[in-house]
Amino acid sequence: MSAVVNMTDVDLVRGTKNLLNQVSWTVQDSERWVVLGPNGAGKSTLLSIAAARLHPTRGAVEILDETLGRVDVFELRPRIGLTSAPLAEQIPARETVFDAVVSAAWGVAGRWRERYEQTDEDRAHELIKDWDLQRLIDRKFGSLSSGEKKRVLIARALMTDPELLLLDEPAAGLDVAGREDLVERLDQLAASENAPAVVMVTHHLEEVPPGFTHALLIREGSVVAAGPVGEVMTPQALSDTYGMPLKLVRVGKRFAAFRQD
Ligand SMILES: Nc1ncnc2c1ncn2[C@@H]1O[C@H](COP(=O)(O)OP(=O)(O)OP(=O)(O)O)[C@@H](O)[C@H]1O
Repeated sequence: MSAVVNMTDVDLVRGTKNLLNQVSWTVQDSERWVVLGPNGAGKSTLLSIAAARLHPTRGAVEILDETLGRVDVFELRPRIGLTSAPLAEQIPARETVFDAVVSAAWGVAGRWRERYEQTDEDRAHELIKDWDLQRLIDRKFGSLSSGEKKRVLIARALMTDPELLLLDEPAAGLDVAGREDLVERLDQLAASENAPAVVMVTHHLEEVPPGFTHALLIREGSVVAAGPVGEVMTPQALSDTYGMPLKLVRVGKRFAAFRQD
């Protein structure tokens, strides 16, 4: 077991505000984490640091055995798969599904004159098959449904065979069937032997795949609780995180939360 993310006493300051406050967090390669917290808690900020796209104001961050501030982030980023709404917006609407996936090999959003190796094209085909996108392979990204776009984005994030996969609200905007389909796929990914370490940010407890092992709860930039799902996902910790008394419902290995009357 080795740490893929190791943050120590991380602060992220913008103006007079601490977006992150003394965050210490370690993700091991075998772990699958969910990050939960209210709007504006700092979830995306935390993920951006783990993705080597943002530097902390104070504190130490190690990602895949490299220290932020001492590593060339352009060499580190291909080792990290990331999906987020801002990244999705960078993909041109006219890009085909195949190009949206294969172009991650060059780290570009929008295929132009790059030359792709046969191994890149084979990898893209494999991912397109794994994520059930074959019938959409020539379709324009902009013409896809939300659920189809989410699958393309995850396939794209896996293109470089990353050691760390970061998913920022991958199920946002999906209907119940789309959400359940994605949760099952993420669960399968989490269970697969060759899978990278995964960190997923979400707003909804129903979206936590059953195979996810750890949870980090964050409020106003500070960690409320972090550790194994069974220990961290308690009504008290969730109530503290969201500032509202919450009832936690478990259905098998799935969760849902409601206001406590
Ligand atoms: N560049 C910036 N300057 C000042 N404040 C910022 C900046 N970027 C983000 N923030 C603020 O930092 C806080 C945390 O933002 P972040 O996007 O990380 O939260 P989040 O938990 O992902 O929220 P949400 O669930 O709504 O997506 C928010 O209050 C946001 O307005």
